[in-house]
Amino acid sequence: MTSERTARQRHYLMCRPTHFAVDYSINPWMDPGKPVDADLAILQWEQLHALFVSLGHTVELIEGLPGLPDMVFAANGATVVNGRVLAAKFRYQEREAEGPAYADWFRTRGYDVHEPVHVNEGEGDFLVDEDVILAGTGFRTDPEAHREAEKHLRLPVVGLELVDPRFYHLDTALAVLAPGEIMYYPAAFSEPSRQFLRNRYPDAITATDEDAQAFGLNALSDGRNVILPEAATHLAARLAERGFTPIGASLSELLKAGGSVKCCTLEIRDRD
Ligand SMILES: CN(C)C(=N)NCCC[C@H](N)C(=O)O
Repeated sequence: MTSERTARQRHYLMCRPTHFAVDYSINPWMDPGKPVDADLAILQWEQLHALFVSLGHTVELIEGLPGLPDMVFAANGATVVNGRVLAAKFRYQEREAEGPAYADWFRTRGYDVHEPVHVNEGEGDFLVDEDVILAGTGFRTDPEAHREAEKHLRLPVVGLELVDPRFYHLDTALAVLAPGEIMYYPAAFSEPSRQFLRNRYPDAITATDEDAQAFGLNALSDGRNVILPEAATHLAARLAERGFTPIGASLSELLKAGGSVKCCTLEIRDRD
């Protein structure tokens, strides 16, 4: 079964957590009173980076800026489809300066960057499934940003409503595994969104509460290898049954800010 799955080499952008800390709280996972091991955060991130490289992916780096402890979560920095970049515009003032920092990185490298009018937190809420963008709303990204993404990124956008504050970004509740194949946590979505997902993806893997709580859906697939938090053991077993190769990663320190594997990784989809 495994041999039927084909990995496609990806182009990723990551940000070393040099300035990582949990100094404020903008999601239920963040408790500034709880200790964070900053050195361990860097080590765990370096292991994730090394893993991507060992799998043959191209990983570029953006320099983290002092005063922006969440900048390590590169997935929030933009959305890139076919060489077009929709810059991010953050919901909270604490992360506001990250939007221009990521936009400048792309502009400097010659990408066509669209400055957004509405709040969107990049790939935190925009997940590309081949020819459609699944777009979250409810906590961070404005529904109006979905239309903006459709226009600039030139793909149809389907809105999905998130209802559980623990799963405040779409990529904490759903992961695209391969074209037309996803895994998700139904309880994170409103009933109409659940119905949409059931209809469009009848064979999807659904996550247990335990897996979702372990951030198991904050996973990254290259079509064959699926990197996910190591504590999401049920999901790993389901993935293996479907012929994927699950690879567990430990990102305990970044989880204290409400992020994991996918959050650390922005996919750069270059022009076809
Ligand atoms: C799925 N992605 C990208 C994320 N969930 N990102 C993590 C963001 C964490 C940050 N403290 C925040 O609350 O914005």
